[in-house]
Amino acid sequence: MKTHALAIAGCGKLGKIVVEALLKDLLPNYQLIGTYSRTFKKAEEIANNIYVADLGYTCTPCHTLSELLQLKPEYIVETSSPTGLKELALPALKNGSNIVTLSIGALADAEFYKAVEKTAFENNTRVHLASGAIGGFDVMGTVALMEESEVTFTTEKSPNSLRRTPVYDEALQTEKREVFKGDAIGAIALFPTHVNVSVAAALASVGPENIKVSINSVPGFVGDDHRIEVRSENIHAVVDVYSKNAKIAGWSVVNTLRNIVSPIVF
Ligand SMILES: NC(=O)C1=CN([C@@H]2O[C@H](COP(=O)(O)OP(=O)(O)OC[C@H]3O[C@@H](n4cnc5c(N)ncnc54)[C@H](O)[C@@H]3O)[C@@H](O)[C@H]2O)C=CC1
Ligand SMILES: O=C([O-])CC(=O)C(=O)O
Repeated sequence: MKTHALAIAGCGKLGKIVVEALLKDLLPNYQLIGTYSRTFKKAEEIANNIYVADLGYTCTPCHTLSELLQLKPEYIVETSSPTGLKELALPALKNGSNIVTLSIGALADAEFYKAVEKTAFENNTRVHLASGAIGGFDVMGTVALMEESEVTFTTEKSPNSLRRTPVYDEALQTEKREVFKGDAIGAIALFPTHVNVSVAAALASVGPENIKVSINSVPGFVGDDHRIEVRSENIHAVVDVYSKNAKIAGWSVVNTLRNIVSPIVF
């Protein structure tokens, strides 16, 4: 069986799910050869998990991104932040590494998107956008090709998940409120790490400046509900995903990695 050298950049909650999948033997075509995170200790912890599991190879924790790239991973799972993706994407693609990312919000920047596309093309590498906390990119892309459509993205979140964002005030604990209405560019600018999904849905369909985004704070709500609705002359499609927590996003990376090497591809 061909094995692919894998690395993780951003060793937090979701990156760790990929390690969980590796240790459960759900990614038999991959070897995790390197880890990198802003806090070195987190990269070291994951590398140590691989050492303890005695998988017959070693994983190197790295202090810098360039150290990670020197390991020449074929795939880099990027689970750091949209800023992290901006730092990593071009050097990684030039290095011959493909990227699987959840920090899709970074790609709302049209100039960055174009640079990523060009660099990937020139270096025969690819960027895979994991479905994260949503799904249905296939139907969104298909309808966008077929005919003109209108795409709305409506999210319900708990007020607590909006703490430390500019829209938060204590009244949100008791009062339901639409805290953002606009396009995906405005949404990710206001919530730089919370609405990657709105940018992902937009990129799969009508583009970040054309999708209609509404973010709503609901008192007592646990988790997130993302509802994407595509309407066109012939189609009405609804993708509605409720998730109690963000685990689904980590598992979507595992699903993407499996799909990359599968002879039968979804
Ligand atoms: N597309 C989707 O559906 C979803 C995407 N996300 C995104 O996934 C990513 C990972 O999320 P979590 O694991 O929950 O976050 P986390 O905060 O638990 O872990 C991120 C880790 O990356 C490190 N990090 C952050 N910026 C970095 C940088 N510039 N360079 C190196 N390391 C850096 C942090 O120190 C932390 O250890 C984030 O970008 C988040 O916005 C999260 C949930 C859903
Ligand atoms: O709200 C969610 O589950 C999705 C999320 O964090 C993101 O898209 O960045």
